[in-house]
Amino acid sequence: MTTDRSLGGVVLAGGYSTRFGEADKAVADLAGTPMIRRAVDRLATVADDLVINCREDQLEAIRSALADSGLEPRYATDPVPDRGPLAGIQVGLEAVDREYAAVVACDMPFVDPALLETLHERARGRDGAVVRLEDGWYQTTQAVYRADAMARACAETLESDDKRIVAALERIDVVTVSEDDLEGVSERTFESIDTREALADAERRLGE
Ligand SMILES: Nc1nc2c(ncn2[C@@H]2O[C@H](COP(=O)(O)OP(=O)(O)OP(=O)(O)O)[C@@H](O)[C@H]2O)c(=O)[nH]1
Ligand SMILES: [Mg+2]
Repeated sequence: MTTDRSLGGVVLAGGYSTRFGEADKAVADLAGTPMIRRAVDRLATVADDLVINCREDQLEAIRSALADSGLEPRYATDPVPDRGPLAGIQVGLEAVDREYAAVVACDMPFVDPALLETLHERARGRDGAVVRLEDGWYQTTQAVYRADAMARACAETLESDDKRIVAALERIDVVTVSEDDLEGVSERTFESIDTREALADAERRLGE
């Protein structure tokens, strides 16, 4: 039995990594460890029900990237591929067996578990907690949501004319957390590795 306050986790990996070239960035090696493995390992320190969202054709490579991790995530594959991150969030959250879940993109290997704990705390009694950056951008792929409410909002948004992720946020009672409010959280938490150059840069800095 787990308590109500335990957090689920969703790792989004169903994208086509087009900016990354011919390979899937989810399983790309970053200093000896696949990117998704880094994100999952960090998420596992604060979440106890882990779901990986990806496409059927990624399963084998992702399973092998997570082999011997001691973790046994469940897999929720997209019934229709290429419907965007919002569809991935929906599929992942529908599979989660917890009231709240942290959602993290597979290309965010430096995600700070302390941020996810803070967001989980802020989300209490609400439908989620999302960081809003100074430029107005919402960090929707490193956020905590009430699983059923956000899954429903994603489904409704995908059926509507305005399919932006922020349109899904507008459908739920989400707490917005400002960047200034993130004292003690790693500055690299939101770094996403979209290109080969970004991967090389991250690898260089890990070696420093
Ligand atoms: N399930 C699902 N997830 C997606 C989809 N598109 C993006 N994602 C995920 O959402 C997160 C953020 O997306 P992006 O950084 O744009 O990743 P991407 O789309 O694979 O890469 P680009 O093709 O370079 O944009 C990543 O974790 C992706 O795996 C999609 O169509 N379906
Ligand atoms: Mg994309």
